[in-house]
Amino acid sequence: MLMPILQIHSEDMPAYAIVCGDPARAEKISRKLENARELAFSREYRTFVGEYEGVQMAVVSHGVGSPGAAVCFEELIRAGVKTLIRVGTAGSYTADYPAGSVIVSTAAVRSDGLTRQLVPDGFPAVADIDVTSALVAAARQTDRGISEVAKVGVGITVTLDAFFTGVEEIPHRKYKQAGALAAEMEIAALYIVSTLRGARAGAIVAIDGFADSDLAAEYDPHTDAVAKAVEHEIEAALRALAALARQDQA
Ligand SMILES: O=P(O)(O)O[C@H]1O[C@H](CO)[C@@H](O)[C@H]1O
Ligand SMILES: O=c1cc[nH]c(=O)[nH]1
Repeated sequence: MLMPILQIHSEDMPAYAIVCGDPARAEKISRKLENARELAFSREYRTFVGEYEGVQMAVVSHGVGSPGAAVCFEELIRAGVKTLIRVGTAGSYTADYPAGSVIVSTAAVRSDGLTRQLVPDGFPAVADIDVTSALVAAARQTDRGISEVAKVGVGITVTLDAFFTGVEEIPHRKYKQAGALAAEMEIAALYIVSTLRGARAGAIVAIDGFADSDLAAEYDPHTDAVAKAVEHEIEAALRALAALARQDQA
């Protein structure tokens, strides 16, 4: 069956997928797969399939923001994907995790508009526990080339719609005070869509600065520290998916 927006056929889709915002990051991840091939590049959605440690998996970009990303997650799950890991970037709320760190998201604050149109207020956006455990274990391993400089945090992230500030205050302060570790723009959508459609999901983000700084002046995700953290999270996600597939087969 053809998925009308991603332009992929369900017959080509494996059960495991890595998703990320940037089509260029999807291409970078696909280079780590064996027998990688591109299935489609439709709108912001670029889809590759290949193998990692013998496990068939897809790598798909979902663009920036929850509404567009949710379309991607919905079609991937409809096409047969059962386990999804987001490999993203985020701004930190704490000096404990500066640029170059990585954070595994255990749950996401639903400070977005999309999920309000799917589930009631108060319904939690939570990661799957097995996916999260596999991600944490893989991210903490520092052998086999994974960067030893990245600090690995585990905790709650915030999903926002706004990136640059307007005249309203973006609600960073209260979520930071409540203990959230970082903010980004799609994890809540991933967790809610996965819960609704019976798939399991997790997420890991590379920290590229502070979420509550003046992003119009300071945002720079193109530093060496961020590149190393992205490399770290990609390796962790690939290993976690392969480990989950082995657990599923056992
Ligand atoms: O690097 P990605 O995966 O796109 O994630 C983050 O970066 C984008 C903002 O620049 C948003 O999509 C945000 O969630
Ligand atoms: O949404 C995002 C993504 C990266 N960095 C941020 O500060 N915010």
